[in-house]
Amino acid sequence: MFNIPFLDLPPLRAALGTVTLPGSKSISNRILLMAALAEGRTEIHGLLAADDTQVMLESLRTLGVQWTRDGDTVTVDGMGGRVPQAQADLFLGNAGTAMRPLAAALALMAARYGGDYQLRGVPRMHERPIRDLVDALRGLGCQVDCLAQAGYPPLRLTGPSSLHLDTPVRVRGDVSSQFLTALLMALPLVAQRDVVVEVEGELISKPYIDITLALLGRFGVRVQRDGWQRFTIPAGSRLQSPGRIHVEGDASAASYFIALGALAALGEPLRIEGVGSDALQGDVRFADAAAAMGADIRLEPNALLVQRGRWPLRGIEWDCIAIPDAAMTLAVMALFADGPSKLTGIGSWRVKETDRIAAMATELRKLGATVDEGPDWIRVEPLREWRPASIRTYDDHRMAMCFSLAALNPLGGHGAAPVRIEDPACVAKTYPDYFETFFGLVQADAADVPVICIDGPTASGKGTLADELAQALGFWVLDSGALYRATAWAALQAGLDLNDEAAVAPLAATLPLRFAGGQVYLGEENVTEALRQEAVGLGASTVAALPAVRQALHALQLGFRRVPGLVADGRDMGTAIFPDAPLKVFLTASAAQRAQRRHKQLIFKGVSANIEGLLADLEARDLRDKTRSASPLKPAQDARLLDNSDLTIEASVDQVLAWWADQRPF
Ligand SMILES: Nc1ncnc2c1ncn2[C@@H]1O[C@H](COP(=O)(O)OP(=O)(O)O)[C@@H](O)[C@H]1O
Ligand SMILES: Nc1ccn([C@H]2C[C@H](O)[C@@H](COP(=O)(O)OP(=O)(O)O)O2)c(=O)n1
Repeated sequence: MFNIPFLDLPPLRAALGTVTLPGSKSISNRILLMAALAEGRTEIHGLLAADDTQVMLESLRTLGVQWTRDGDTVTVDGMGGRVPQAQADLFLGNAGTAMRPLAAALALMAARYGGDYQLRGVPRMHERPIRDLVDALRGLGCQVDCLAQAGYPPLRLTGPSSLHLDTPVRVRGDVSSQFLTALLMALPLVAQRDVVVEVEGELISKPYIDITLALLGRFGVRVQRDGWQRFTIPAGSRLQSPGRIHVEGDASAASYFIALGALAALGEPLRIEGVGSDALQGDVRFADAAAAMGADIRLEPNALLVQRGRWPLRGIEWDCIAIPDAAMTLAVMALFADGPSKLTGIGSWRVKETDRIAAMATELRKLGATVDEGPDWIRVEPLREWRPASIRTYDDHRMAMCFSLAALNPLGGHGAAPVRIEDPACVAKTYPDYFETFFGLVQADAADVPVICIDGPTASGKGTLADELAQALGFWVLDSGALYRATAWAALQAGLDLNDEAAVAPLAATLPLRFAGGQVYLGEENVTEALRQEAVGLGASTVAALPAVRQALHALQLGFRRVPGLVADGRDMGTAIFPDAPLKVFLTASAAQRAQRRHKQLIFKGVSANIEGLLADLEARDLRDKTRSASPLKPAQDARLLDNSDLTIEASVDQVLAWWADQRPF
């Protein structure tokens, strides 16, 4: 996950590949709660691993429910209708799918068996209304206190108290369907007699109720439904574990990839696995809206294949009442259309993680779009002249994910503008690996992918600086020295003369080199430590003087220039490999300082060394690197010089980040 202040996406031009969706958030949390309330043990496969499910799992543990995790399988021992802990204080972050159903279940259990539970969350959670659920629970006879403001969390649920199950429970359906879901999941706990729930007002997000009913069915509870107004939980209903259950892929998350396919899968379709024609989730209906805009979509039972159909996309007017979450993606797709698009039925956006209508309008305008909004609609004009924009995400995962699509702007007219996503880690709510997955599918012109070059002599701190910069910006790193070191090491292993160009170059051309998890592998062998030896560094300097070796490693290095960007560390990054890099730094420090740093580094690793010897080696290496004829070590003409003899690592990093910030258009 990119846990950094912002992530810059370069302009993107195409998409290709297969994505396996993470488990659905709504299904994961429903199943977790039902499994916890039920009798018996439930093995849940494909559970989403993200903030909102973590919040639910931790709450269940606090309540005394036992569970174990093995990869994406979680096994829950059901409590069989009664919470082990009679008292608990639960922190539920910003997870609506945990707050509402837990409130209902714990309120009923406190009423029936006695108890004292407090439910709280982040400040935004305390601004999300829950009055309709509170009213319904009080109507049932539960004791519910709103601890701060009436109608909002935090809540305190106490008991015992007597429940009135003989009259229908009334709940409003026009603010959030999660209130009805919460009641439907909790009421089987007290269904000694038929319990009837009546919905007041037009029920929104009906497909989510379908999911709830289908999952209750899997747990042995058959709710009778009369239209969307009246639901009966039959007397004697009890939640019973189905044994094993599989969480389907997240259909709302699928929307980003459906859009990506529609915009940028040019030759063959993007394959999206985890949802398809068999899906329970209403958000798969997003595919209809995308198809209406011109996407070419094929459905398999558990997969979607999407590629560009009509182009530009068609502007649409669409009632999004059934696809509230995925609909946000349509607002960004609308930028690529041939006419305006109007999305209606999105009043619920106003009470989500943030006021999504206001947030969407504000951020689309930053890109240059003309946007109108009303209480429950938004109208977006297509965009011809794209502006680079820094997109605020309002602690809302969906804002971050859908605005990643704006980076495809070269496809939509006069674009090729980078897009900055602020606080990209907000995707952790439902899709921690979203950006990694996205980057694995998209393609950019190499010239559009930014590279920061860090060249300089040995032990000047290039590797350290490169790693820190890459970390701060979410970029890849190329340690080009490792390629020369690996060549030297392989040549030494093979008993070759390091000056034998004809023998060493073919070795460089076919190096089975692999970087993974901060380690370097040659074939199956982990050579990370071996390559760091001083003798190998000297050998690297020798083979690096051979033009045929440099030539052999050229293409390999270019291959590291991948979305979202690269920090390249070496001797000739700015002069020979990435001459068009937008920022080149030539890093130096006095020879005495560098010898001391290397000495410290070696002593720290437990390798004995003496400073005079290191200084002599380092000066000899510098001389050879500077005076060779092939790509000698020297600053590129447009390089910034940074002498860090008297700078801390932090100060060097800050300096380069400041130079980088100056270059960016945001
Ligand atoms: N600005 C700095 N001030 C002090 N020590 C530094 C600085 N930059 C790097 N170092 C230290 O110097 C040593 C060599 O740095 P390294 O990044 O391996 O250099 P290079 O990649 O240029 O050979 C490391 O132990 C590192 O922590
Ligand atoms: N881009 C590069 C990177 C390294 N080299 C050569 C020259 C260096 O002395 C060796 C070893 O490089 P490396 O960056 O690993 O060495 P230091 O960490 O700076 O000691 O490889 C090069 O010629 N071109």
